Amino acid sequence: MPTNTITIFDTTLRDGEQSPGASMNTEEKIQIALQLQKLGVDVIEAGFAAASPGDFEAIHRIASQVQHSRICSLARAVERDIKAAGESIAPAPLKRIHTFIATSPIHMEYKLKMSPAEVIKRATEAVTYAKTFCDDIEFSCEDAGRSDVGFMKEVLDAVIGAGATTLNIPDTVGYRLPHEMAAIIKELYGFVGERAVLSVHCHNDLGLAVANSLACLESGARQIECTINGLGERAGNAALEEIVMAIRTRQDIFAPLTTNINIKEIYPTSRLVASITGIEPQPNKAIVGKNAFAHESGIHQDGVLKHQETYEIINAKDIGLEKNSLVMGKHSGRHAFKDRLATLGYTLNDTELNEAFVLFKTLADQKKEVFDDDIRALVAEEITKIPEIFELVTLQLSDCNPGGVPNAAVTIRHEGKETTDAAIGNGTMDAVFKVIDRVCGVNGQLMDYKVDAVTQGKDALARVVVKVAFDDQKPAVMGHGLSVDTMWATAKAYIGALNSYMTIREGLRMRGLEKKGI
Ligand SMILES: CC(=O)SCCNC(=O)CCNC(=O)[C@H](O)C(C)(C)COP(=O)(O)OP(=O)(O)OC[C@H]1O[C@@H](n2cnc3c(N)ncnc32)[C@H](O)[C@@H]1OP(=O)(O)O
Ligand SMILES: CC(C)C(=O)C(=O)O
Repeated sequence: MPTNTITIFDTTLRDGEQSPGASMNTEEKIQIALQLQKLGVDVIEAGFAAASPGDFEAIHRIASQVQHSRICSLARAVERDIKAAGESIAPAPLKRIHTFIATSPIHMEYKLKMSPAEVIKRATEAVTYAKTFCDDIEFSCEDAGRSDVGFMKEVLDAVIGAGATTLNIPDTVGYRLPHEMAAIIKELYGFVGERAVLSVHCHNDLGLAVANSLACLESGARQIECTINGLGERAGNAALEEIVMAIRTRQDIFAPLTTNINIKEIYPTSRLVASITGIEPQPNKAIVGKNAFAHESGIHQDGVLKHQETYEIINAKDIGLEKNSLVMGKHSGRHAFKDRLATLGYTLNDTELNEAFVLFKTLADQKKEVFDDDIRALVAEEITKIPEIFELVTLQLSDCNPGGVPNAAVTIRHEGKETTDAAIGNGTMDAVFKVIDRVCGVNGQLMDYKVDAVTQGKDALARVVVKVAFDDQKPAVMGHGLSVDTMWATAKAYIGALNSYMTIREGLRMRGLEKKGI
């Protein structure tokens, strides 16, 4: 019976680095290798030593610093490559040489220009030579996915005889489907038995790398080759985080199989690799994508708040994320909104909550995501709300081109009646203030104007604060407006100031102070 612990062979630093644009310098590779060790990876393929002096140096330095993971270097079935690989891993306490040659008809005929017999000979010689550097030798039948299984048996038999300890079956071009990969491994396991460990290395050209790798476990594969974030040549390799979490989450299927991975280090490792390579996982990438533990829709948010497992099969904390997230957006509902308000330290009564929720939904219709600072601003607006004596209904602006005549048209509601008018001004803002003055029958003098963005992004909320002296009255009053549209926020702020002024004037009138000129 094969072992129950699946060897996790990480090739982020070799196949992962073959992703266009993912080249890493030596210091960065060392940082990643040390993190992979912390993650509990069994084998780290640190590079292809013969590729360049820089690759050799990086592998050598990783081999000197990593103590607990096995360090491996890749080599063609070529003496020069194997020598470089052997020398590069020499300082490692645990080492492996990985040598390969293609076994598919298309690769043998067109690329290698070798007969099948020559390939068997080269493979055997390569493993025999590699054995002079270390005991642990992996051999790969490159393009195994398109190779004849009968021929692979001949090759594998020969390399086992030469001392290969792990036999890797790569689906180099990501061609196979899960049931096909499983059948190939089943047949090879029946042939190889316990003479060597069977490994799979699946590419993602059809988006099946993880599914193909997992399908092979039942057939006897006991090593999976994979990369962090699924990096790798073309569409990438099987993603380590997906393999490991599938095995862990579906123990009902995979038990007693397990891995040595310390899953708490999954997310930190993913972030490190993304920041070093500059290649961010797509937002909806399983396990480590930005949205993997984020819920935006009200029904899901409500479910997760009531019982996390209603919509989550993995706890975000398990993989080293601080927590899942409820993203506030247009699909969010009252439960999530109330929960976020509580987190932000607000306790609103039911009426305030309902009014704030209406503002939130209006804003969410205009913005992709409503951030905490947007919510704070909304609540401030709700709490500091003054009576809407004048209410802005519509605002229309035209001609802000240089040389044009800026004009603004507004509709303002007052005591249930709507009035529409337009005015020109020395600028768009001046036109807005003038038309509001005209409709409301006041004369405002702008003393101060400030605008800032509440949050980042093109659709950020603009917060406008104005200070206006109406009808020559001192002191001036403040007004604020909040909108994704700066001019709407400006008009709201001005009308807010006017409403403040009207409220104060009404208060004075009621107390009989107005006549005394106060
Ligand atoms: C599926 C995989 O991911 S395989 C790994 C891919 N990784 C890399 O290629 C690593 C980076 N590669 C390199 O730096 C270079 O290709 C080197 C240094 C390895 C070789 O460079 P060069 O000697 O200039 O050869 P080049 O890359 O142009 O061509 C490859 C040669 O190796 C031969 N070859 C390819 N694979 C193998 C193999 N496994 N065993 C023996 N020979 C092989 C090819 O047939 C070709 O031989 P030819 O020159 O007689 O036609
Ligand atoms: C060298 C082998 C393992 C490889 O990367 C592949 O076939 O994809």
